[in-house]
This record gives sequence, C-alpha cells and structure tokens, in this order.
Amino acid sequence: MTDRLVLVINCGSSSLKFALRSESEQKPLLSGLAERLGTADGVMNWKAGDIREHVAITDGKHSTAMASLLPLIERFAHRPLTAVGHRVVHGGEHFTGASLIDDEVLAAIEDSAPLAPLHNPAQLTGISEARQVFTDIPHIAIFDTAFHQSMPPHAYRYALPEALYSQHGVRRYGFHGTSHRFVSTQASLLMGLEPGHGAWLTAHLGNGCSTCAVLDGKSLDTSMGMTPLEGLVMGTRSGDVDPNLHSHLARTLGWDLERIDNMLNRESGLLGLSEGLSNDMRTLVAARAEGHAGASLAVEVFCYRLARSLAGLAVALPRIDGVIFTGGIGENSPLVRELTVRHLALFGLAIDPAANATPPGNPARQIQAGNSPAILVIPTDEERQITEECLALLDLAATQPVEQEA
Ligand SMILES: Nc1ncnc2c1ncn2[C@@H]1O[C@H](COP(=O)(O)OP(=O)(O)O)[C@@H](O)[C@H]1O
Ligand SMILES: CC(=O)OP(=O)(O)O
Ligand SMILES: [Mg+2]
Repeated sequence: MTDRLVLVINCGSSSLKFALRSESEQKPLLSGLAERLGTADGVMNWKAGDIREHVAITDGKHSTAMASLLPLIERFAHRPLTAVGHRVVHGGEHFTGASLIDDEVLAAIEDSAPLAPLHNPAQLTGISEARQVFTDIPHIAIFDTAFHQSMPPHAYRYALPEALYSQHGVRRYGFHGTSHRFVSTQASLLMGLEPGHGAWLTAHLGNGCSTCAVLDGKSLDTSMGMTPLEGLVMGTRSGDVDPNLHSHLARTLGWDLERIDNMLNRESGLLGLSEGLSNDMRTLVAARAEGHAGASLAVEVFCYRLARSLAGLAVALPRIDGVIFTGGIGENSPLVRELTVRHLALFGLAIDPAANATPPGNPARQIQAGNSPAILVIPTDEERQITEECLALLDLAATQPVEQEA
C-alpha cells in the first residue's frame, strides 16, 4: 500500500495551524502556523526538517494562507494528498468520531457554532477555503467533543430544567478530546499496560486548559462544559465562576452580555489575576521569580484550581494508574507540575525533583518519587492523532459496501 499523506488544519479566528504527515513517519514532513490573519501583518512560519522559513500574508486572508500552502505541499510531499483533516472544536451531540465532511456535516457544525463562538466559525471558514484549494480529496472533521461523548449522564447533565437539555442542548460536552485521547493512549504504552488500558487523570494545559478522567480509552468526565469556558483557570479565560456573577454585574455595574462575555473569555484567567501582566505562563513564572505579586497569585490560583479539578475527577475512576501533564504548560513547566502535585499529597502523589526538571527534547517520561502513583509528562500531538483518525475512517469506508440508491 502507498504511504498515505494527510494535511491537518486547525483554523482559529486569526490563525491557521497546519501539519503534513505521512503514515510511515513519526514527525511531520511540514508544519507551520499562519498568524495575525485579519491584519496587514499576516505571516506564515513553517518548518520542514531543518528548513525554517516565513511568508508574508499581506492581505491577511485565510484563503491566501491556504493558497500559500499548495506550493509547499508540492515541494515536500512529492505525491498527491490522501485527505485533509480539520480540527473542529464543537460537534455537539451529533458526532462520536471522525466524519467525512459533506453538506449534512457542515450544517451540523454550523448548528453547534453558537456553543463555541471563539472556535467553530473560524473552523467553518477553514473548511470552506480548504475545499476550494484541495479539491477532489476527502475532507474529514475531527471533533474536540467526540471523545467525551462516552461521559455518563450524571457527568454531563447540569442541574437545570430538563427542557433546556432536551430542546436546547444545554449540557456538558467537554473539549480537547483529541489531546486527552492521544496522551492517555501513549500512557498505556509508556507504562507497559495493554494497549489503550489504564485509569488516568489527564491535564491538557495550553492556551485553553482542561482535565479529564479516562478509563480504558473512554472519557468518563472532564472539566470543560457546554463551552470551553468552564473549569480551570486558562490564559485569558476565567474558568468556573459563580453563575450569579452575570446578573450581579448587570445589576450593579450595568454591564451588557457582550461585555461580560468578553471579560470572562478574553480579560480573565492568568491575564486578569496577574493584574494584566500576561496570559503567557513563561512570562508569569519569570515575573514570580522576581517577586511580582500578581504573577505569584496567578500561578498559585492556576495550580490550586488544577489540583482541585484533578482531585474531583478522581471520583470517576476505580483507581489512579497515573496523572498526565501535557500541552505547552504541562510539558514545559516544572514549577506548575510541582505546585499542583503538592496539593495532591492526600492521593500519595509526590514528584521527584530531578525527573521533574525539563530535559532537552522533552521526551515522554515518569516524574513521580518513590511509591507515588505514576506522574507522567507526555508531549501531546493532536495532528498525529487527527491523522490516525482520518486514515482509520478511510480504511473503514473502504471496507463498507456502497449503499445502493433506491
Ligand atoms: N517553558 C515553559 N514554561 C512555562 N510555560 C510554557 C513554557 N513553554 C510554553 N509554555 C506555555 O504554554 C502555553 C501555550 O501552550 P500551547 O499548548 O502551545 O497552546 P495552544 O493551546 O495554542 O496549542 C503558554 O501559556 C506558554 O507560556
Ligand atoms: C477548546 C479550546 O479551548 O481550544 P484551545 O485550547 O485551542 O483554545
Ligand atoms: Mg498546542
């Protein structure tokens, strides 16, 4: 069989991440990020092996960024693409796995857009632009929410009037499923368990942050809810607040919904706690070391709330085979791992300081001390997981009989 090639696209409102992967290679043949789209300073940085370059996207258009990909793919792929895989954040209750994009799937993604206003509209743009540039090959959607469709009702229902669920889809969905699935699968391999087995608490800590309880490859509960705002403290998102905050701000300060929405999604989290210093954990760790009170508070609250979430999710599992840290912060911040695990001593969890120090290359590894349950650092690879799910879907489609039209 030929070595199939998949282009993975993760479209944000002002960015476009991409990776070109072949079935046989661990590393992408090409990967990159177009940023500041929507402005005249749009730029696409990419790398392929040792080559790193950038291209200006002066009109700031997603379509220009997408078109700039074509020659790169011709240069580094040397053969036609097999498929394009698209990350889609919200799939509602429609999708439990990868789906071939057709008009019906597009309509369902549009249906879910009001539940992920920061993510889904941009991803719909990405899909439509990509379908115009990469014609005649399958386009496949991989949903952040799909992995969490295995959650039982006691984990996904809010204590609200039933009609809000049955008629309006108000429930917990969970996100970052591709990452939680990938790192929990890797954990079974790392710990020598049967493939896909184990009871894991996973912490995906990037710009968005979420935790998940995974048992034998199934999500049983997670910290994000109906939208990617619920749960942990994030870069600019508040995570959990008292639901009465909205009416309180409206009554006492006269704030409208848009202002409240914007404050909770873009001005809160690490940025808000650090008195506006930064949403970037690297900056906060450095400022904390220099005695910045706001940065110290932001890091403390982030770690405490993360530990509290992991402890809460433990009730979903029969035992804990390991706690997994991943995402830009989880993979690279020994301080965040140390401060978080300090709050989890009740579970017998403890870190080995030498193993916790981030080594060059940041490989998957164990960092627990002595008799502690396993504590793992596992670099996530959402693009690799998306590639595998795309290829599995194509294999499945190839073995299924074609339905006869009546
Ligand atoms: N060495 C580091 N120490 C602490 N935080 C880090 C380090 N490297 C990256 N990060 C943090 O990782 C976060 C971004 O994570 P990432 O997974 O790349 O985000 P995204 O969700 O956009 O993929 C930022 O807060 C960044 O500061
Ligand atoms: C769902 C979500 O929060 O995604 P991201 O971390 O990419 O913002
Ligand atoms: Mg990432």
